[in-house]
Amino acid sequence: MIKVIVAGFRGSMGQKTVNLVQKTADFKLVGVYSPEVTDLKPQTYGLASEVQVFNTLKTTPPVADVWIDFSTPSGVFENTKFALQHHIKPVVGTSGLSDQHLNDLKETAQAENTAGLIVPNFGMSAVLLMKFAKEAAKYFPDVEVIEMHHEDKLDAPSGTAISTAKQLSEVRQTQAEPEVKETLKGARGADYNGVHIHSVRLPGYVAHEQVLFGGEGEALTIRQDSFNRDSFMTGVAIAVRKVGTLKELTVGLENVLS
Ligand SMILES: NC(=O)C1=CN([C@@H]2O[C@H](COP(=O)(O)OP(=O)(O)OC[C@H]3O[C@@H](n4cnc5c(N)ncnc54)[C@H](OP(=O)(O)O)[C@@H]3O)[C@@H](O)[C@H]2O)C=CC1
Ligand SMILES: O=C(O)C1=N[C@H](C(=O)O)C[C@H](O)C1
Repeated sequence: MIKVIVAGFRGSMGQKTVNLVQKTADFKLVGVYSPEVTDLKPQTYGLASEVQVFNTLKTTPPVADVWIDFSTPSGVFENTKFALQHHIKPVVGTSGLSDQHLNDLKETAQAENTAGLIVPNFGMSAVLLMKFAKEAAKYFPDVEVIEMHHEDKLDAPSGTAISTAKQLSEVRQTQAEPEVKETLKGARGADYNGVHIHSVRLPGYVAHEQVLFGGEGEALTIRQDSFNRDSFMTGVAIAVRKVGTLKELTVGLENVLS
């Protein structure tokens, strides 16, 4: 039995994750965390009486194997650190961790001898998009990313877009860009190591990304679409089952796919 805590349990992804844990025979929900809740009775949230509801990190969490985090960009760093310090393996879906945060967490993971998995995107389509885009960038170094999300998304660009740009810049040869005068600030989007990222926020959208490559007289577009949040749950279940096989804090679902 894998004992699980869900952080951000009342959110869109948190609720899906609680359902997943409850209906999976070898997973057991032992705790849920949100600093926003004031009522700590599990029954209030339709949870079994043995599930510990907590709203502060100044507490001892229930004994658990895995901490699944779908919280907020402002809370994820402290949450992940807390999990590692209590030897609970984090499986982090929340976006917004900076490179500096990531390095700090890797050091904590090493010091606490506790592994974990940071997953920019649990969707198989997104994992494959990043893999294919990385391959294409060897041949098409001119590339831009457009990510499109629901209007409630708190951060921009998306974690997936940053992860895509990071992987592209590992393989592509940097292109010299002409100096462009932006007549409207932001027209060329964000810039991650020369990869421009454009963020769209609209009602009706869930999570989508396009990687556009341009070459001499030709173009290649790779696109993925997450039409609903259930699409992420297969990846979450895999991560929870496989995080125990990791030796360190690792980034990317591809590292636990066989
Ligand atoms: N990796 C992936 O595949 C995916 C990642 N995500 C990411 O997951 C995160 C959550 O997304 P989503 O569920 O849509 O967001 P929501 O806003 O629906 O949910 C976030 C929840 O976190 C709670 N919360 C606020 N602060 C904290 C904190 N410090 N610790 C724990 N919980 C907290 C909120 O409580 P309250 O409601 O009371 O304010 C809220 O219920 C985002 O960063 C998003 O980008 C989303 C989809 C897929
Ligand atoms: O906020 C979301 O919805 C999503 N966030 C993640 C991100 O920032 O990339 C993953 C997915 O795109 C959905």
